[in-house]
Amino acid sequence: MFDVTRYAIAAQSIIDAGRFLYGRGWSPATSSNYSARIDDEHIAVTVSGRHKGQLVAGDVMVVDLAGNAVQSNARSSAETRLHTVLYQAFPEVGAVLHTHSVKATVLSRLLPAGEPLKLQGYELQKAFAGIDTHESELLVPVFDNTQDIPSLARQAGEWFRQHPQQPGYLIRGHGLYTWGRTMSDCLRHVEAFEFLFECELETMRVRR
Ligand SMILES: CSC[C@@H](O)[C@@H](O)C(=O)COP(=O)(O)O
Ligand SMILES: [Zn+2]
Repeated sequence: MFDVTRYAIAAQSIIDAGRFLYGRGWSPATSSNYSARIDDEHIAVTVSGRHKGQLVAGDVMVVDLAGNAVQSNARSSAETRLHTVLYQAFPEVGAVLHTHSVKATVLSRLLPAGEPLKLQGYELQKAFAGIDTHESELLVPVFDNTQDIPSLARQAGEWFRQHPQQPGYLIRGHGLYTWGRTMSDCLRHVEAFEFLFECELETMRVRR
């Protein structure tokens, strides 16, 4: 079983994240899903289909790392497996956020298939945990959008086991997944990605 106090803290961090991300326009309507680690075996995750700007305690539930609901009859996010695969692969991950911003959606549709987006030379790369120079290369793979979530989870799990320092990925025409040690790290990563995506789109516009 899980510790109720730890669950309450995790759930509140998810509710607060929803208000922030919805407010920035990065999680419109019922899009997006969020999670926070409770312990080695459990995470708190959003219930499927809930409005992320209006989350309340009943919109967050507990699942184990196999994605099974724990002490709840609710249906967890349809993309729960995309969260659990990261907690399984990386014991230090404490929070995972999936967002649906306009910039992530548009940029992911413009990028060529088969190669990750390479971000290099941006000072803001240092907003990512463990990156201390703009010269480092931030690689953001773009996976095709599919309703086959177990397959997407496998692809993401394999890619990130080979690239453990990279902090996020795009799903084409869909959105961003990113993670961090804490919810605060994870929110900073979303914000940094959004800035970098805007820079990339602006660069494409100027070069046209
Ligand atoms: C509003 S459509 C978005 C969904 O298809 C999905 O991609 C999503 O982000 C939210 O799904 P959910 O099951 O509520 O976690
Ligand atoms: Zn989504």
